[in-house]
Amino acid sequence: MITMDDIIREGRPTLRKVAEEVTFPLSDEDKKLGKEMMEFLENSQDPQKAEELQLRGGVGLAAPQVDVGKRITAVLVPSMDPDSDEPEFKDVLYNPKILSHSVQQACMGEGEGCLSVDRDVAGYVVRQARITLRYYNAEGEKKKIRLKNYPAVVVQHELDHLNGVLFYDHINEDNPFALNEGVLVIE
Ligand SMILES: O=C(O)C[C@@H](Cc1ccccc1)[C@H](O)SCc1ccccc1
Ligand code: NI
Repeated sequence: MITMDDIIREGRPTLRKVAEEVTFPLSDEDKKLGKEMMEFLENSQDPQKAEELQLRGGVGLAAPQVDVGKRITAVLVPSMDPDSDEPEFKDVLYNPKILSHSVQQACMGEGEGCLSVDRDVAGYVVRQARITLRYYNAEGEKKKIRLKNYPAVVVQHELDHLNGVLFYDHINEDNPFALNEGVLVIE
């Protein structure tokens, strides 16, 4: 089971490397890793388990964050509707790729954090507002989906991890809260 001890922090080289594509059919190892990464997210979003296991809440986790240089990421974005049990987006993505995106950009009004960054870095992380994503799921099925708003931000944060990019790389150093015209601020 993955815990915070398994999550490497900034300074570790794997976080700054471009991860390798996985091959199909998926090895048992790659399938097991995907399952464990999703289990981590589920545990981290369960108040009792998160407390027991001392987990930071997470809506995404990429393989490089557990020191595995492979293009695998788990995403679990809970529904914004507190009465709904259905997540807004949940899947383990193998070899994910953004095929196209909107001209419009977006950022989280509260900025971003990262399980591999043990400090607050303030500032807007400007990303694509809408994306068309292609990936393979654990069964090797090719998926092509469109995402917008928070799920789109989370997936772009995770895909950055597969390319050795951390969220604060996107923050404008001179003015962390500078925003161009038309950037959608997601609250
Ligand atoms: O480090 C990671 O990749 C997981 C991040 C993903 C993320 C953070 C901010 C914006 C988009 C994606 C963690 O989920 S950070 C902790 C967190 C938990 C719940 C909501 C927002 C951030
Ligand atoms: Ni992160």
